[in-house]
Amino acid sequence: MPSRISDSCRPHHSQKHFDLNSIKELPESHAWTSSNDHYTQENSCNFESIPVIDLDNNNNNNNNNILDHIGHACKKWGAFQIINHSISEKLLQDIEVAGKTLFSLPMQQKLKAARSPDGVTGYGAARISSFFSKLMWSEGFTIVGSPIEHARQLWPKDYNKFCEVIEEYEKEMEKLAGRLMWLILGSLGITKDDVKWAVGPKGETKEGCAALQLNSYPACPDPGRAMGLAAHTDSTILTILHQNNTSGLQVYQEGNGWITVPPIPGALVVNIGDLLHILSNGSYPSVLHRAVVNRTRYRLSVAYLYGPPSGVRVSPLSKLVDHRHPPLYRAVTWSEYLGTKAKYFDKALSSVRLCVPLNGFTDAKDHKGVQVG
Ligand SMILES: C=C1C[C@]23C[C@@]1(O)CC[C@H]2[C@@]12CCC[C@@](C)(C(=O)O1)[C@H]2[C@@H]3C(=O)O
Ligand SMILES: O=C(O)CCC(=O)C(=O)O
Ligand SMILES: [Fe+2]
Repeated sequence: MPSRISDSCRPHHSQKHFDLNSIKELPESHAWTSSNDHYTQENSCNFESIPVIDLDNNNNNNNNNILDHIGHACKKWGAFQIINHSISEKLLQDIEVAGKTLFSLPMQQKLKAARSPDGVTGYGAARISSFFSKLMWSEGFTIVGSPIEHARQLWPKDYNKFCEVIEEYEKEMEKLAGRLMWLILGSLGITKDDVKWAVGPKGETKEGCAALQLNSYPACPDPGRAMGLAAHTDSTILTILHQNNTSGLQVYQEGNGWITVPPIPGALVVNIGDLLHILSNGSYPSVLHRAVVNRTRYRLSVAYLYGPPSGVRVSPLSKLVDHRHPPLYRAVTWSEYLGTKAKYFDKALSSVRLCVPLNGFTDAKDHKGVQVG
């Protein structure tokens, strides 16, 4: 698969590797308080969560109905769950087993596949850790394309099963991500004719670039003071997330605060990323989200981070731009934007913004009152 995601990430501050599974008391290094990193753990009491959308046309009156649902979800929440998405339960189970098998290896073994300081793939702490003074209660493993090199380091004799599952998952997710991208763009009145870079000579959707992120959140002795994965937006067009049966993902909604996304067996979560924010000229803002942890339960999530093909410069779609709606962002490739994100983190989107309106309007992304870095 064509996957050139540049190695443009900011190097990590050096960090001891904690075996989170064996820690009985939250270390100071992992204790988040309101005085560092503007941390807020309080949840609002919400009865509403992100919409659940059935992708099976037969269960909806017509395709327009799905487009309306999707459009509403993207505008109001920046995220939604999908059911009847065509990813088999077996594959979802297999990827969970593959993730659990990986993270339950001894630390020494996992470190054989450690992500290099300026690299993208492999085992390590969340990449955004360098923006925070406290450490997160999680471990991650990033895969781009074939996982074989790292899998060989982890299981020298027995890496095939892991690779097969990952590759099957990537293949199925690629198809689903393309379909979702067209549905989301369709809800804005955009067709294949409007996005030349996404369409091949036979009218097929061009393969995008993607990364697969496995996230592991061990049970935590003091979850109220810990953070699984700090608040961020994804630098993607969209992200498809599978979470095991333990809740932890929360999305931020202006006026309502942090809203938990409850795991629904078999459902997948779709998040709008920064590149769709740019493509839609701000109509579909990327969603601020985070993962909190749990005292008794282990949590695993698998994020498929989907972006445009390598080298494509993404900018606000011309159909969404006119004299009353000038382009708000300059053109960027995914690799360039990832570099910007690695440097500016939550200010990345503003840093590629073209015109700042006279009324001092801030980016939807600046999420007034929620500081993330
Ligand atoms: C393609 C990518 C998006 C990502 C950086 C990466 O190179 C691979 C990991 C991705 C991830 C997953 C967890 C949250 C996130 C912000 C991070 O630190 O690593 C995202 C990155 C992103 O979307 O910017
Ligand atoms: O674990 C989760 O629910 C969130 C993961 C996430 O946001 C990511 O991998 O980008
Ligand atoms: Fe994310």
